[in-house]
Amino acid sequence: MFILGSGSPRRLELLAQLGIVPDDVRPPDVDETPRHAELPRAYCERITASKLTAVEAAPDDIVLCADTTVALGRRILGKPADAAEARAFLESLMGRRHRVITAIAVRRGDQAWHRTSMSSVKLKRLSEKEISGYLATGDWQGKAGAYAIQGPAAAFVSWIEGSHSAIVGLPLHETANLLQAAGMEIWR
Ligand SMILES: Cc1cn([C@H]2C[C@H](O)[C@@H](COP(=O)(O)OP(=O)(O)OP(=O)(O)O)O2)c(=O)[nH]c1=O
Repeated sequence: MFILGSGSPRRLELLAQLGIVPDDVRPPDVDETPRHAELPRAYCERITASKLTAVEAAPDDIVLCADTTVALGRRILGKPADAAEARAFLESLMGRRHRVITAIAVRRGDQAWHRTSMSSVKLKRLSEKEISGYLATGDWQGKAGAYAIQGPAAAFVSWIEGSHSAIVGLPLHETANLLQAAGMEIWR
C-alpha cells in the first residue's frame, strides 16, 4: 500500500501528475514550532522527519511525507496566522530573493530515504493595491510565506531558480527517485 502522509491537496495533485494515486492519505499531526535560533533547512528536515515518524503504517507500506519552508535569510516564514501577518510577510519578501526549501522523506519498514530541494524565488516590489487585492483573495491562507506560486501570486513572481514543483510543495524529480528506491514502480 502507498500512503501519502500529507493533508496538502497540492501534494496529491503533484503526485497525480506522475500518475500516482495514494491508496490512503494520512495527514500527520506534528508540532511545527521552530526551535530557538533553528536554521531554515535544519528546521524543514526535522519537521519532515517527525511527520514521517507520526504516520502509522504496516511494515510493507510505502509512506511519503514532505515539508515546505520559506526562508528569508535565517528567518523562517511559516503559515501566517491572519491577514496582518500575511501582509507583513509579503512586505518583507517583496523586491528581493528568498529561498523555498522542500524536504521529502519516504519510509518502508525500517528503511527511510531523505532528500531536500532548495529553490530561490524573487517577488517583485508590490504596490498597496496589489497587496490588498491579493490579501482579499484569501489565497495566502495555509501557505508558508503567505503566498502560493500556483495561485494569483504567480503575477508577483518575477524569477525562480530550482524546482517549480518543489515550490508548490513536492519536488517531483526527487519524489520519483525516492519512491523508486523504496520499490515503487512508476514506469510500467
Ligand atoms: C511557497 C509556497 C507554499 N505553498 C504551500 C505548500 C504547503 O501546503 C504549505 C506549507 O505547509 P506544509 O507544512 O509543508 O504542508 P501542509 O501543512 O499543507 O500539509 P502536511 O503537513 O499535511 O503535509 O505552503 C504553496 O502551496 N505554494 C507556494 O508557492
